Amino acid sequence: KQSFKRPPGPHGLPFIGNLHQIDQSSLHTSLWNLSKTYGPIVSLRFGFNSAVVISSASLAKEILKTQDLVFCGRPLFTSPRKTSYNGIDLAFSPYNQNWKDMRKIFNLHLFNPKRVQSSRFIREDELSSVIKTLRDRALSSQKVNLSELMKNLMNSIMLRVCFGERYQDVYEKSKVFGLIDKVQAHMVDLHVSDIWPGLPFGGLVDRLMGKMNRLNKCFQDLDPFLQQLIDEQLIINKQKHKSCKEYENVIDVLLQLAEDNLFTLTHDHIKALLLDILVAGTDTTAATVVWAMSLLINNPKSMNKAQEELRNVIGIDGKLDEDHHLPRLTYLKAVIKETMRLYPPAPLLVPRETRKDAIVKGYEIKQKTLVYVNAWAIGRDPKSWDKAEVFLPERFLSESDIDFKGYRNDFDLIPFGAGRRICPGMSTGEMMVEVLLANLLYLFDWGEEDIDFNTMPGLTMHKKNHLCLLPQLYFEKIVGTSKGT
Ligand code: HEM
Repeated sequence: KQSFKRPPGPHGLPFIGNLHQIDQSSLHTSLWNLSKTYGPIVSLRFGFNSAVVISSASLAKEILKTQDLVFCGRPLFTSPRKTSYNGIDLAFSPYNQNWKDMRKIFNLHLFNPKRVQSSRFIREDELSSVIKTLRDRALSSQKVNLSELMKNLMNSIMLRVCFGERYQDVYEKSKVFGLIDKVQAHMVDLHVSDIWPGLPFGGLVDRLMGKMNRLNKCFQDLDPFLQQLIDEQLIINKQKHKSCKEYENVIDVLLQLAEDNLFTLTHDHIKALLLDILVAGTDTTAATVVWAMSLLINNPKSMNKAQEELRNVIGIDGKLDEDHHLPRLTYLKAVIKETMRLYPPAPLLVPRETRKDAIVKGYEIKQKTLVYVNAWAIGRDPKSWDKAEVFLPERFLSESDIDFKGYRNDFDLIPFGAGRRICPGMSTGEMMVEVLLANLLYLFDWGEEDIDFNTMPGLTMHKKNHLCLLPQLYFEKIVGTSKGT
């Protein structure tokens, strides 16, 4: 039998492997630096776990397309195991029938184009109250914390999409937001028993460190909260007339699917899917808007071009219309692509796990190896990009066939991943970023500011220091807000 070598990588120490050589506070840049020494495929050990890091477009294609079937597993560590109800959700499910069902439910029933369109009134309503806040701040010459504002806006939109009109009260809403934040923090918190699986007393150490307690406490807050929402919806559905044509929220759709018995869909499945949407669909979008605004403030010429385009397309004293205006905002779309090239909100995508042994570039990768595809490194690779470190949306005006999908030959831009596990919220996320940015740029001018680009570790890569800016009214009257909203 032919023998293959492991991919190159730094020598590790017994027991801890390469943990001491990795900066956990900026994992993507730390792994990027290693790829500069060892090449586009690097082998590492995190405790007892083998890992590989992929840092070139051609190898990303090999992993996410050619050998996708081997690389489309997900590791299931202690915390996500708990919050995904034992991997029966979509994001953390192993590649199996459950994953296929959840994916179908997500694409066909929850986020199909018709449903995304029908939730437009929610986006417009929530946006109008943000615009009002911005307008008030502009009139009183006060800065606004855009990082917080965008995060709360996305949370509010997704909460209404998932649960309907139940969370209008500011205090109740902030309690739910706090809960989502906690779940997100847990999802990236590794336990001793994850790093050294099989180690005697690993679980005990986690208990002594209080990790299990904190995780269980979070789950005990979360589970009854989600269950109560399901129970309430069941009561509402009983009272509702079948032919009632009002907007159906996510719980509603999922309960109907469960009743139809087409899929195995227990209440735990429903709770796990709801969490996926709230966790995966809010922060990523908000973070992209904040990075885009930061880059535009730093590049006033691009800011002017984007605003000019918007004000030409929408006209004076108008209002953004998703259907009519978005397809015509070519420069804005280029700005968003360029933002995601330089600041992908999930710089290492979501880690994969090999389902079988594989050979990549002549190297052997064993089954159950953790796989990190470094979208950050690929987005800044001089082999893929001219002037890779420069913010230049114009590059996408001439190369408009490079899209986010990573389907074609271009795996140079993969902020949504690729292959079977590609983000199922891609078009929703893309559209939301466009709508939010378009409103910020069309209605307001933004003062100059010194912007830092430090990143914060976490499930989503946020700007470490909040983006605080001074909005200035561009139009004297803001349609929609000045008319009494
Ligand atoms: C700018 C916005 C977004 C970005 C950058 C983003 C990015 C990603 C990435 C990189 C992955 C992993 C893909 C892979 O493994 O190849 C992913 C998965 C996922 N995303 Fe998104 N996402 C965004 C918005 C959304 C939205 C709006 C939703 C929900 C409505 C969503 C739901 C999910 C789910 C459920 C998965 C797991 C899919 C699976 O494992 O099969 N995302 N996303």
